[in-house]
Amino acid sequence: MICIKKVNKYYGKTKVLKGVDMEIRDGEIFGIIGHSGAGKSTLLRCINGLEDYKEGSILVNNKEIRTLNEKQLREMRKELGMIFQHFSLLERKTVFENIALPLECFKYSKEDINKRVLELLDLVGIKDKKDIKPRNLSGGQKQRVAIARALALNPKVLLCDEATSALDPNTTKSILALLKDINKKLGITIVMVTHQMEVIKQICTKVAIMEGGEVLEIGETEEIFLHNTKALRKLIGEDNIVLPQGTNIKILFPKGTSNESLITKMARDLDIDFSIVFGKLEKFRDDILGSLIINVSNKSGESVKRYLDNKGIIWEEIVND
Ligand SMILES: Nc1ncnc2c1ncn2[C@@H]1O[C@H](COP(=O)(O)OP(=O)(O)OP(=O)(O)O)[C@@H](O)[C@H]1O
Repeated sequence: MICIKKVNKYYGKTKVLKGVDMEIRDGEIFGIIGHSGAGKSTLLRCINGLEDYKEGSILVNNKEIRTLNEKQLREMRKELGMIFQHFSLLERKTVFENIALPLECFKYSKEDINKRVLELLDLVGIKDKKDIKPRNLSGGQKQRVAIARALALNPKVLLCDEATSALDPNTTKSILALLKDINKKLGITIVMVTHQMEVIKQICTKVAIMEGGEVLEIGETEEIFLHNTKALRKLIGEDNIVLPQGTNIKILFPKGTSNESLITKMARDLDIDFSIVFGKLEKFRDDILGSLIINVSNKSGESVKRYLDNKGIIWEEIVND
């Protein structure tokens, strides 16, 4: 469990993390999304003690990171594997040697290293590449090596800093599938820092949206997308999607529901006109979720809300501000 409370972090006089609160539970795939400069990487680096924070608390498995000395930090980092956008592999070493590095650092025997590296190569699906140098690998294969190396010491948590940002869409998909598989097989907690919405949609069970050093919103990924929350709309630049006049009502279609005829039937039943402002279907892992924003006159607004309530439909009014 990673428990972050009221963390403030400064670079010089600039405050780059502002009262960050977050709880990441064991076994979750937790996404942290935001534009460049939001503070995502800084937060990740505070979690594994690469950066200091002066105010607030970060507990990893009940240990306050700020209070650990170098030796304790080294021990703690065994539990926190990390991968990066640009893989950070040693070019002069082979794939095998790269993966073996953390095990050598912690003085594992040759025999144990051999056994563990072969296991890891198998887990990430690059057994045939073991004697190759990184420059002869594709980006996706390099990230697989980095993942294997990060898992070498059996960490409880895998921190991923823009791990798929340098990869093409298909390779991104395959790396995300691998991470999901690792999460399932090993029960490892995964924290994904990203600016790519696809990453969040494809594998994250929870998400925190950050901006300017602050957490704007945290919740179940599905809920945040289904409700198309203000923070999410801001992030994807759909903030001004509603019409300035009348009443804008968002109708939600959670998974497994089909309300296609609902709107036209409602318009007939209530004898009102409506405009469709925005509609979308989103693919989430294995489900499709939908939402539709309609605009009706202020006069009809109340009867529409009552109608939807009576039919048990989830809706919310979107107020332009
Ligand atoms: N070592 C540093 N010294 C001074 N300022 C820094 C340092 N590292 C980051 N910053 C500043 O801290 C803020 C947060 O940066 P951070 O890298 O955490 O953001 P981010 O959300 O991860 O964005 P990106 O994806 O672009 O890295 C930015 O304004 C950045 O300029």
